[in-house]
Amino acid sequence: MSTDSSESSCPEEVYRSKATICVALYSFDVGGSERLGLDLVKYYAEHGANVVCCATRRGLGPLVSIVKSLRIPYLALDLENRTRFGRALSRFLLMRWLVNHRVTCIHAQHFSVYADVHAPAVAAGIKNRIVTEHTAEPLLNDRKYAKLTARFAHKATSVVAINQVVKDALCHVSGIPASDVLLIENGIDTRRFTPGDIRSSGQIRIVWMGRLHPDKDILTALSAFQEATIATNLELRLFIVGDGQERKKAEKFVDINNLGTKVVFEGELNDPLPILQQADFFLMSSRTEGTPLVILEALSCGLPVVATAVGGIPNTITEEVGLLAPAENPSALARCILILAKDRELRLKMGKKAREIAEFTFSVERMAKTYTKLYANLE
Ligand SMILES: CC(=O)N[C@H]1[C@@H](OP(=O)(O)OP(=O)(O)OC[C@H]2O[C@@H](n3ccc(=O)[nH]c3=O)[C@H](O)[C@@H]2O)O[C@H](CO)[C@@H](O)[C@@H]1O
Ligand SMILES: O=P([O-])([O-])O[C@@H]1[C@@H](O)[C@H](O)[C@@H](O)[C@H](O)[C@@H]1O
Repeated sequence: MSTDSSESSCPEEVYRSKATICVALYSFDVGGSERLGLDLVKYYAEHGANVVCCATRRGLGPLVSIVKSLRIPYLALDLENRTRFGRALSRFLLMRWLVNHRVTCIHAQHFSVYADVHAPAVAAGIKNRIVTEHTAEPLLNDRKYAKLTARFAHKATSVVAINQVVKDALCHVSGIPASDVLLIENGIDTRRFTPGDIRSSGQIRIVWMGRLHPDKDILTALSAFQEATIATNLELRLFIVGDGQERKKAEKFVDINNLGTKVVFEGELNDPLPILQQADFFLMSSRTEGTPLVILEALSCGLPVVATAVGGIPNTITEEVGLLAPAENPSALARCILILAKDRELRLKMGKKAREIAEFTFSVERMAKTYTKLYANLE
């Protein structure tokens, strides 16, 4: 197998054929692999393909509204919350559901999801079994996840990594040769995530967005923001979009440091587009990442990005479109925030380039067409 992410004509025969694609997600909660899987579902459905969607780990979450509005058959197994017997029964029901929908190709997002769908898919006679891995961290630091990946990497018919860091980790833990792992870069809806009107002056609006999970290190973002506000008279504002277990800690930090007038907690937003379109730049503080969709969405909205240099971020955020700092280093992140806050011309120059790069490299069309070729190759 070879690496292929080129733009070429779409193999429409997949859409015209009797093939039915099942995109298997981790959950219907807000998350990167879920958004990406659902963007693929939407693209295939809009291009006339037969498509169904399931989530294996959790029950129904907010993103189920997307499949409902597209009138696409869906199933949530909630395996995390079931007994051993319940899990076995759910897998049997999944096999029946795959057979009933005449699924010919299954595409799992994450190896944990592939492990859930492998046996039901084989029992349902599905020969095309694809898995995309989104993150290197559990492969390298979670022995159970690494073991599961090594076991199932040889059972899937195609293995895809979203960037080189993930690909290296996959090959390392599974022993599969690099030539057998495809690299397909993430894409987002660049026709929807477009720049807003250029704003004149006044406040500098910074947006941080993501699951409030320890990996995202919101406290480093807040400490950096606080340092930056002390060092300048500019009116900086930080908008935090997303929810999760770290929210209480973050709110406490804001209270203790009297940042209440400068930091706004937006909570989880169904549609983060308006807030991105009103921003001056984007901030990310993660300890670990794949190629985060939030960064691609920010670039697509013409925003420069200040981020930590982890995972696939340094390959995406070059000096043309943003500034990088080491992880868990609030002072270094604060210096980057100040550089962009003080220099409007630089923000505009980087923002223009950001939009160009997003359109050219990170469109959902480019990603979906590449995956479609993969499904077609296996027909
Ligand atoms: C820690 C880690 O390894 N994360 C990976 C995970 O994504 P992870 O879930 O960590 O985060 P991402 O930034 O990729 O995606 C978050 C998604 O949720 C959306 N959102 C967020 C908050 C909100 O309130 N509303 C909302 O809609 C964002 O617009 C975005 O589309 O899978 C991605 C997909 O390959 C990877 O590239 C990420 O690096
Ligand atoms: O387990 P959790 O934190 O709810 O969330 C999941 C992450 O573990 C996973 O890495 C990510 O790709 C998924 O999109 C999902 O959101």
